[in-house]
Amino acid sequence: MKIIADSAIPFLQGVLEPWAEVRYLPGSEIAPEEVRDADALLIRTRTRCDERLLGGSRVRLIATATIGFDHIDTAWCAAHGIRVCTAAGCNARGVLQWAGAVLAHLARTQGWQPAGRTLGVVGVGHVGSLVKEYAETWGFRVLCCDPPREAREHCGFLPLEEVARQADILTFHTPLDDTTRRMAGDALFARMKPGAVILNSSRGEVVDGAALLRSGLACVLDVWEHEPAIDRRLLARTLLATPHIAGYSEQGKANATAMSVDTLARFFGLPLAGWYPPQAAPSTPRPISWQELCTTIGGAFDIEAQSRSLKARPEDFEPMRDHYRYRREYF
Ligand SMILES: O=C(O)[C@H](O)[C@H](O)COP(=O)(O)O
Repeated sequence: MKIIADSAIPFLQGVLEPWAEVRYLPGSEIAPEEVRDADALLIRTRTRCDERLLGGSRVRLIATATIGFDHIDTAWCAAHGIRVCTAAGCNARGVLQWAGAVLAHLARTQGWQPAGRTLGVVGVGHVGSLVKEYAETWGFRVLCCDPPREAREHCGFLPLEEVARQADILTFHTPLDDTTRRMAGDALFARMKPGAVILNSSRGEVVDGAALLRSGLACVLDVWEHEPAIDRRLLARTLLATPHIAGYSEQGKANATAMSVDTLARFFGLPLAGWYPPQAAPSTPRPISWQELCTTIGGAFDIEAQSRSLKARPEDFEPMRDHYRYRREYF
């Protein structure tokens, strides 16, 4: 069996080798000629999986060590018998930590307390649910929007326009698909309070960057249209900017690798089910008060320093991701 794996997936080297020939390549360099005789791909967001890459190959399984899957043409894969598995929820606590760092920064620099703020959460899956849960304990009034969940579960979520209208802070946690691409554009921004802040840690294409610039709204961005070639005018306008590292916690990465290995193990019958990287301790979730968050988050994740680095060297967007020191999850 031959597996092509992204060389930037941590904790993976040596794990699959007893059962497979594993070839490691940078994600953006995984090419049709490498893939042709592979049985499985273990990838990240940097490998576009479509007919161009996969056509004529013998690939039967793609495991992506990410929660997002917009880099995979899932319809083409389904039509050609290729199973696609994601690492759903793997880095939700890492993104929660990013959101906590942003909220603590905004509270300090804008001089407010959560009790007086309405937080709109768009997309209430693994990440949005956690953000909602913690933000409520921190004292925010939280309004949620998730049309697919609302249709299924009737959980009292509101339409996007209504959440946007009431929000002081609007944070996006949706997957990128045809229903969410550019869901935040001119019409939505026009409904928002002039002092509202947009947070995006989902996918850059969920927010229309040109419309965001036109709106004059403040924003904090982790994800960008056309990464890594990000819009410098938008970058200059952000209150904080990070290079798509919101989910880059040590545990998030370990979870992603473990889930991908588990996927391969189950599919090919390898005795690796339940494996977890021995170098990484799984996170031990706990509640954290707003006061504790505000006094500890800077030591765990200096988002302001990260933002200064990106603003100073936007051309290093991808190297900053490649050499990122994964943060520890502590709540
Ligand atoms: O989809 C995800 O899981 C996140 O966007 C993740 O942070 C992307 O990770 P990468 O492809 O850089 O490993």
